[in-house]
Amino acid sequence: MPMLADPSQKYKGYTPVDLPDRKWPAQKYGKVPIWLSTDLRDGNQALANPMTIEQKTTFFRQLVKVGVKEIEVAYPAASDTDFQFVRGLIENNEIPDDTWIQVLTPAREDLIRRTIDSVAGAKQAIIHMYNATSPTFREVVFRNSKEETVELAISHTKLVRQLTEECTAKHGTKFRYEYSPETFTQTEPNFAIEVCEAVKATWGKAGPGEDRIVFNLPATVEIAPPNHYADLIEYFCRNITERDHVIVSLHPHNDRGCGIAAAELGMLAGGDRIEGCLFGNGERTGNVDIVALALNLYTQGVSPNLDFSDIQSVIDTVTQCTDLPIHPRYPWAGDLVYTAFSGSHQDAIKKGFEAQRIRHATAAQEGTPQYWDIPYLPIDPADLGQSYEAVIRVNSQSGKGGIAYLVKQHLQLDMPRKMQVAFYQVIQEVSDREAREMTVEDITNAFRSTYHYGGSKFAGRLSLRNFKISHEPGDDPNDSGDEAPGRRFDGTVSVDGVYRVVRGNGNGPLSSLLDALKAHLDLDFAIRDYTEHTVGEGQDSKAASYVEIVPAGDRKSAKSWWGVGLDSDIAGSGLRALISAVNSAIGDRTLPELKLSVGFNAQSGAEDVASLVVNALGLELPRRLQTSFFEVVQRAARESSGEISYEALTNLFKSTYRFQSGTDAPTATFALGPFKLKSGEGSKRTFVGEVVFNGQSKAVTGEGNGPLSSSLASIHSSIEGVLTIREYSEHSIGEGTEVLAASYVELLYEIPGQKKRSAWGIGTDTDISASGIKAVFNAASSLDVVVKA
Ligand SMILES: CC(=O)SCCNC(=O)CCNC(=O)[C@H](O)C(C)(C)COP(=O)(O)OP(=O)(O)OC[C@H]1O[C@@H](n2cnc3c(N)ncnc32)[C@H](O)[C@@H]1OP(=O)(O)O
Ligand SMILES: CC(C)C(=O)C(=O)O
Repeated sequence: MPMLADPSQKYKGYTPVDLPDRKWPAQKYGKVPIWLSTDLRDGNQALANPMTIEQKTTFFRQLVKVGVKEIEVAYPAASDTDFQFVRGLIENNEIPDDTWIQVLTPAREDLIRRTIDSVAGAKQAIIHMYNATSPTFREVVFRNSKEETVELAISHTKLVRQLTEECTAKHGTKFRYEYSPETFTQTEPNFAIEVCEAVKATWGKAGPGEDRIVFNLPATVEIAPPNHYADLIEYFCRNITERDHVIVSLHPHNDRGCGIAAAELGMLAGGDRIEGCLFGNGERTGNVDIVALALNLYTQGVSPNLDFSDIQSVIDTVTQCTDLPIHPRYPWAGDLVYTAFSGSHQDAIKKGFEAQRIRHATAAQEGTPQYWDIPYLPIDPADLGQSYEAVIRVNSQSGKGGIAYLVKQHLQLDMPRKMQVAFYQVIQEVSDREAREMTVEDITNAFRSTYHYGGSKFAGRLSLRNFKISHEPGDDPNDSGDEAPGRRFDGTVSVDGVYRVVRGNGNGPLSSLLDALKAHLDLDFAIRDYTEHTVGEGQDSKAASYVEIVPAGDRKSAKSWWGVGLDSDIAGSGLRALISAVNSAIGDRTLPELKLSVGFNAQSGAEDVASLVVNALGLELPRRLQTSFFEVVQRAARESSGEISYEALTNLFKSTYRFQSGTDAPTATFALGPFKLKSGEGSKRTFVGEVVFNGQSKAVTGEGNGPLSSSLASIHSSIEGVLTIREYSEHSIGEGTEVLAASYVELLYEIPGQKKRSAWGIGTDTDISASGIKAVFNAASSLDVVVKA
């Protein structure tokens, strides 16, 4: 049958309470109730497959762990399982001393007897008896008058009193009594009070404190808005006698979806205790949810005296024991409740975290509270043992802020705003095209491949091998160079797998690299934006740089490319960021090849020759050595009418520097025999070894501030004049276990009465000291050193 046009002909509305001077709306929210979990009774009785003893035991332990002190553990007369479960709790000493178990029974003698038998021997227990009191139940279910309804409650309360006293006498169990006028919210308010007064009088033992009788006032079925429940509770609290001998317990169900509101308003109206279930299990739409109530209090700055620090373990226990899932949107516990997909939410959350970090730092300094105030996140997920992982998830509804948040969380990179916009378009395009959520991995991988960031897997066509930034002396001859305005970039860039030695000048490192790229690779860009920040702290901190480039001469270009770089050195991070941006800009554009023609008026320079050496031999020559070798090449080219092949050039290099990778130089004046380096104080070293002087082996020793100076000192006693180290540099060749050290030494030879001379030596070895020492001997061999007779 379809819905009715006039439902008033079918459904009667509730009868409001006549309470014009109601006080509850003006009360302050924040009173912490006594919590009674009825998961193992009201929750359990509503399950298709009620819990087994094992499941109930697991659940009971979880409730104890959370800190619930009153637990309705069973309806023991219902089944042997429930009865045995209660016995097991008692006999296995599962119940902590400060915890009360509670058991439910209807007002029937046989069932009351079995119920009390179930708890015999417990340290303490609450017997909970109920009978429905509303007109429909009186008339239809029990076919009882009001008097008979009161009499049912009185006579069975009398029985409960008698049996509990007998049990106390026999087993020492301490009892409290709870009575529920079931269907309270549909019962005439005065009649509910009349029944409870009669029960209190019959029980006869209600007193203050722990002796209070519990009157549980259930919204057995939620039939009215929560203000009605609050009115009923306030009316009851005002009119029940000896209010201080009574605990008013609230038992809201959630048929209209207002269970939480009813409980909270009921507390304002005078409630002392709340009966509910974790995540609101129970008949039909369930009992009120204790987790939500507790966390509602918590987020108002009130400790609920329940601990959900590990909410996931609570979720796991409840779902495993009840076999019911928790909806992803469920308050405080659902999978999606700490997650924002939409752009404006993510943006606000990201800004909120940034602002909060600063606010908390100030508060920490001032010793004031570090308040949580994050847009769209009413609780800190960390308080519930949750990570921030899921706070922001990205799909086609997301914006730049959320994506930037994830990049920051996972790569520690704080992109500048304009770069966020650019990267957002990358992600948006994929997300739209694939119509799916973008995982953190999708986003970080897209970031790495877009910006050629984070390892060789993501490397672009260009990558920076090594570099040196030096001051470019100005025109002023008195200028020492220290304050000079210019910088010079010297470095090796891998271009499509081929090393290119490039050099450029500019006002700073970035402009000098731009100059080098223009000169050597015909790439002409300008920098439009640059920012940087540190990543990490202390010794391990690094610099992250972000560069936006545009075509040179077009600062207003609509098209621009971003790049990112990370390095322990600030200049290095900027240069890497620039190379990253250039990689995006060049796409698959053809780049000028490495060509060589060294003849008269030829185009190739020292860098091109050096590029060839680095590609053929892996040697990244220092700049002054490049210049020096270039002169050698030019001389050789002159002799071969301006032309020199790659192979001839490689051979020329090898013969000039007697270079043979990994082994000693062949025909050397000073051949290095076996040697040892002994450590002294600080960096002091003693070189002890054998040196072959013009074919004659000799044992030598020398002391110095390091390996090179000590090896040099070892030959000084055997030669005329003085050798000094003018320049030294080194780098590695290859990777992993194959790695070699390459060293370059320029020696200066001074002999009285003669012109000073200098020469370069190169050494390679698996050991860095050995490669340096080889370079020293190699350089010495290139000089016409006079060996003493
Ligand atoms: C709102 C609530 O959640 S109340 C708690 C509800 N929980 C449960 O019912 C779970 C456990 N219940 C059971 O296992 C069974 O119902 C039992 C063992 C208690 C009783 O089983 P049965 O004797 O077969 O009776 P049945 O289940 O049909 O109960 C209905 C009878 O109990 C009476 N009854 C119902 N509630 C009460 C009560 N609170 N006090 C006294 N009698 C009651 C009914 O009037 C009816 O009596 P009738 O047979 O004379 O007409
Ligand atoms: C037994 C009573 C308290 C009950 O569960 C209810 O009314 O919902």
